[in-house]
Amino acid sequence: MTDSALATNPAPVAAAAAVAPKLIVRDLNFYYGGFQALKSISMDIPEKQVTAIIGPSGCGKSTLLRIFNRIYAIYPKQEAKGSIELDGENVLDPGYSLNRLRSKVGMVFQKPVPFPMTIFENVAYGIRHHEKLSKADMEGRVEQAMRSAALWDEVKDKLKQNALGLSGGQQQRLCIARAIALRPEVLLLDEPTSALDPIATSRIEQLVEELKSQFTIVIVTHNMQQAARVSDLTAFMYLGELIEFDQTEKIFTKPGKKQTEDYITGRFG
Ligand SMILES: Nc1ncnc2c1ncn2[C@@H]1O[C@H](COP(=O)(O)OP(=O)(O)OP(=O)(O)O)[C@@H](O)[C@H]1O
Repeated sequence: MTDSALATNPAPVAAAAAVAPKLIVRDLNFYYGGFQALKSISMDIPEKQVTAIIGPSGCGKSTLLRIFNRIYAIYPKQEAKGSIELDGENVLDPGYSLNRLRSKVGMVFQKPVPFPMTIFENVAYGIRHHEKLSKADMEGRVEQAMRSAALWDEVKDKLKQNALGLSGGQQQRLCIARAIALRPEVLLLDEPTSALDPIATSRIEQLVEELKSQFTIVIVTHNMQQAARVSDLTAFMYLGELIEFDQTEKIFTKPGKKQTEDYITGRFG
């Protein structure tokens, strides 16, 4: 099958789980200036589950993830059309405040980017931007976030040290602590382990499993084994289209589309 034939198959509106959707994406198109990077994406992302987005390089995985918290809004000439409902409100509506959206939808990037400040301040900084807490409440909140990110025991005795002295895996868990300290409802992870060694990667994967009882998680990964290990649902994208979205087990054992099968069996991408 040619590339263009692959790309013209209709994308499904997938509601693969019996769980209530947290994010409802409808007819989402995205443009980098004159280039259309996403084509009519529709999907229901279930609450408190892990949804993985996979597909070959350049298929639009990161673009899709970044729309969920409107990061593109800081760049001129980037535009999203369609809707993404979070608890019934369209977050793409210009009237939906970015501040409110960012407090509900947290994001962790590929490379851990701690701020050049203390370990404690890395987590406290974001909280301060959104809430005014007493010193004791702030300390409690920071500890809780670090515990949830499975980092507390490793850093509790060096909270005043510079975060840049932590290992890569610890830095990434610090970034996760920073995101969850704001008590978001949705957590976006953009290839969160691609800069980490296998042990740090497995720690983060275990953490994702732990966090899903509290958050709706969407993870972009180029690592299919990782998607199979950590996610409940998997979306396969190709050339800006959503080709298939279903239970992870089904995608990896009995995919419904030939191009999904070709990709997961390593025949292209
Ligand atoms: N800032 C930009 N300006 C113009 N085009 C862009 C920009 N960012 C991404 N693109 C294009 O949009 C498409 C989707 O890119 P995106 O980064 O979302 O893909 P991806 O699936 O996340 O890829 P990868 O796995 O390589 O990170 C690609 O064709 C890419 O070249």
